[in-house]
Amino acid sequence: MIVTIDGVAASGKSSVSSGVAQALGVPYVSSGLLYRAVTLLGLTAGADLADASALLPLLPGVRLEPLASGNRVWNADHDLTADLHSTRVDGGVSTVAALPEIREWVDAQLRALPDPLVAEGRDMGTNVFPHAPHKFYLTASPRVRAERRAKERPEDIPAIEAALTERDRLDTTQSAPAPDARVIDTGPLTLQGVIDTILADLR
Ligand SMILES: Nc1ncnc2c1ncn2[C@@H]1O[C@H](COP(=O)(O)OP(=O)(O)OP(=O)(O)O)[C@@H](O)[C@H]1O
Ligand SMILES: Nc1ccn([C@H]2C[C@H](O)[C@@H](COP(=O)(O)O)O2)c(=O)n1
Repeated sequence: MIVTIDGVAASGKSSVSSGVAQALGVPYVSSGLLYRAVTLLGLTAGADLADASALLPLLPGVRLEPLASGNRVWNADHDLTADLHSTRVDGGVSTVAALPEIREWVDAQLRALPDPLVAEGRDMGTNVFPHAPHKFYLTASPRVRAERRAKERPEDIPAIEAALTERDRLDTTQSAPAPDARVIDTGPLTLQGVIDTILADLR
């Protein structure tokens, strides 16, 4: 069984997916981490982030480890995970995610994972796992998302809100909810409340 949890930036996708996956006793996979890993490797190599032919040669050693407690991304034996949520990576990742060749590479990594799993991202329900029987889409206003993220980042709330709104705009193409997804406004809910809503729906 595959459960897809898509949504806008910082809507709670990875926290909610981790909670749902742990309750179900299955792994979860955070597809955004793969786009972030490509971006980090591109930035480190000084590559043009809009040029797929400069990025693809950097990827043969990249591997996603879908642990239930939290995903890790490796480049050969180097753990990239701690460096994937920087403001610098946030600023470049939408450029990388717009490249069809990189999207194909990410999709292939995800489809190679064994069922069952919870998959989160932008296009899990529409493109990567369109036949998944359970699909959810998380939203919240930019202000609510910025207030949550401000607890994890040094920037102030207006700066985070502006960056999130810009990333929503750049990611619009691949971020539409699947027609058969249940849309959940997480604004009025606690994290556990969102997890419980999804688990109740699955039951
Ligand atoms: N319903 C909620 N109530 C309060 N805080 C929440 C809720 N959902 C998520 N959070 C918090 O919001 C922050 C962002 O959540 P998370 O990183 O899971 O979002 P995301 O959609 O995976 O982000 P990104 O798109 O950047 O990968 C975290 O600090 C998380 O604990
Ligand atoms: N399925 C996906 C997952 C992610 N992206 C892009 C869009 C985001 O800006 C970026 C980082 O994702 P996040 O960590 O915010 O979930 O990766 C995508 O295009 N498709």
